[in-house]
Amino acid sequence: DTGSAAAIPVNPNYDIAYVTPVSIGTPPQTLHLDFDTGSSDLWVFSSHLPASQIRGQTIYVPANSSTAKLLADHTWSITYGDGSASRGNVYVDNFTVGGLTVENQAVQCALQVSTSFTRESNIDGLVGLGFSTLNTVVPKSQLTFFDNAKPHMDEPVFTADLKWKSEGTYDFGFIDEKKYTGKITYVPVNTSPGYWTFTSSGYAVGSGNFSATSIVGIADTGTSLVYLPPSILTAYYRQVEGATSSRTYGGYVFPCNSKLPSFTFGIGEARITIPSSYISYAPVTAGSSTCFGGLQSSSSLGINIWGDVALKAAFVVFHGGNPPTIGWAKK
Ligand SMILES: CC[C@H](C)[C@H](NC(=O)C[C@H](O)[C@H](CC1CCCCC1)NC(=O)CCNC(=O)[C@H](Cc1ccccc1)NC(=O)N1CCC(N)CC1)C(=O)NCc1cnc(C)nc1N
Repeated sequence: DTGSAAAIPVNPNYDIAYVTPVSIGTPPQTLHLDFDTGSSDLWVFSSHLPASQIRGQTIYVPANSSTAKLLADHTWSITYGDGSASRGNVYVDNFTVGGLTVENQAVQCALQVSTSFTRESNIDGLVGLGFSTLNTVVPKSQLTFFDNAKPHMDEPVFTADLKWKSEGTYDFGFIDEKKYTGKITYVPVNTSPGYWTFTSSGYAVGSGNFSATSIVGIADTGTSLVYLPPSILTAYYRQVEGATSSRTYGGYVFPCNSKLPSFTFGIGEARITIPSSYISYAPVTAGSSTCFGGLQSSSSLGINIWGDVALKAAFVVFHGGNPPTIGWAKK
């Protein structure tokens, strides 16, 4: 089997996240979920939520699905890097993404979501595509959509073709040669942290020379920006007129009309270049002439994160073989 579905930016001006339409249950209920390789819970806004916590999101109503079954006495509770959180109970139901169906997929129903989720009316929940070891369901952890679908897939892969301010795609079970140029460079993945953790071979700022240095980080579709070691940030923002690290805004900011260099990172011998337009991320507040950078420091995170700002510069293959690997190509 294979599947293909759109990755739609939730905000027309800045790519803070992408959502993908999915169908759950019988008759199918369509929700728009944030596919997140940085976590492994599939959870949705549901009819169990208090009305005060729903603001425009579409909810999943298990009672309206003839194929929904409560997973008795199972609960979940998750906290994300940005402090957002949710918790609830668990059903199993039919789950379809772009024509690819998994029966008896664990669908975690929210009974409580934090305010940042309530505020984001275009995200109806998340589909975790990290390793199932990160799943938070107790007493028995549940498998991700990818782990459940893998045995039925033509190939045990999914690919991310995210785009700057436009609609991209997530493909499941096949690699679409039309979506990239040149060749795909695969590197090993360390699965023990539960994320898609790999080592980049170095970086270059603009047209500067390449600095060969191992950067261990995660490929995370659920994170908006790129978070790298402070030394790399200093090297980058040194080239940006008026750039400063702002305590007020919690990161590097610069005058929106400043000229920004591109940023290149290494995947083995291959090179992926993030255009400067992706790095001038967004005004710090609507209409401000001060912009927030798409490259930020990972010093407070304890982990380097290749988020959407990097991923949308490439065609990325999440290969769930034995052992898993991750492939990057230009496009
Ligand atoms: C089982 C837990 C699971 C693995 C969890 N995984 C993650 O946190 C990574 C995961 O990819 C999550 C997935 C997000 C969560 C919020 C909703 C959208 C998806 N990524 C992050 O938390 C990275 C930081 N957040 C972000 O990058 C959010 C994403 C977002 C997008 C749209 C709307 C709301 C939020 N972006 C912003 O806040 N933005 C606003 C500011 C703007 N300048 C950039 C965009 C984890 O590591 N949690 C451990 C953890 C807990 N507590 C903390 C404090 N840190 C932690 N790392």
